[in-house]
Amino acid sequence: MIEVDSLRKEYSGFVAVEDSSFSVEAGEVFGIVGPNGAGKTTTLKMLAGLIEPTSGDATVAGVRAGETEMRQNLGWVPEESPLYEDMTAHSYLRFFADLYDVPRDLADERITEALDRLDLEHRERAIGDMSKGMKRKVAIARALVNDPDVLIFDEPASGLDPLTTNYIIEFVRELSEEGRTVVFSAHNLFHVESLCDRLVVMNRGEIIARGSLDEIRERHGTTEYRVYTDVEVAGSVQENGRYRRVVESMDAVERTRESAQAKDGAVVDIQTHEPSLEEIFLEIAGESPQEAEA
Ligand SMILES: Nc1ncnc2c1ncn2[C@@H]1O[C@H](COP(=O)(O)OP(=O)(O)OP(=O)(O)O)[C@@H](O)[C@H]1O
Repeated sequence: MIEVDSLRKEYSGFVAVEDSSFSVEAGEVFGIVGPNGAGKTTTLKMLAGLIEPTSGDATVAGVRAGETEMRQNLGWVPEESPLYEDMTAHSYLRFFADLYDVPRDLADERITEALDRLDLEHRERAIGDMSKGMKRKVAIARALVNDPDVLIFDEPASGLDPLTTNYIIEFVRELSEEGRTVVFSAHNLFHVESLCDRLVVMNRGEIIARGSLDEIRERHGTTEYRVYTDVEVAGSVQENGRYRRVVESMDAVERTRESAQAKDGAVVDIQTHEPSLEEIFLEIAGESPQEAEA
């Protein structure tokens, strides 16, 4: 559905995005993850056709980013949406539906459905008097007035309270379950773990890891085994009346068992610790892009 080929963006000599390539399948939720300044927004804006790449290509359903046909099929939710503060949500959304030539009856139907699903309260208020979470919901409803197949969200949950965040994350999941393709950026990795099928990790303009969460874990994360014994073995520390040794392979678990048995002891518990995306990210962010992608 989306093909990104060697995208690069330079601002007066500063390279914000370098040689970025990835593809997103139809119906997939795809995450772009990385710290502040990694190049996530720049990438999404090039995908949405809002800024021109310095070089490289992005296509959505075979149409080059930025072309009218592609915009008709795209919903874009920026991190900070400048909304018309004096309008009510309904009149604002109707205004956007008109821009997309959506017939009035259909527009009203879509707007009411989107605002109902997003559970927007006080929708008769002027947008300027709404809370940040309510404004974000209006911005999301705006991205849906043209009933697009592809939705791009820049930091959909940034700056929102946990309840509204959960609501919006669940809503994004529903949009994908309806068959829409969703690309979103995040620096809060918790949302990524719970939401996306595949992702790229960016740092300083470059992609440093890619794949499903499991693939990234397998490639970059190390499963830890916490082996508890009732006697002290080499490398163990005492913890609540027993001994804990942390190892990284089943062979080492076996060796710990043998060491315990040699002292007439036994393994009393084994716990597995899978690294979180956050832990993996911190590890690979310290490597060079070539090392991390290898
Ligand atoms: N219009 C611009 N002119 C000059 N530099 C820019 C411009 N837009 C972005 N940059 C720079 O490009 C780099 C990437 O910015 P970008 O906004 O894409 O990062 P990001 O990953 O989205 O970060 P954040 O999470 O903070 O939004 C940053 O160093 C930023 O300062």
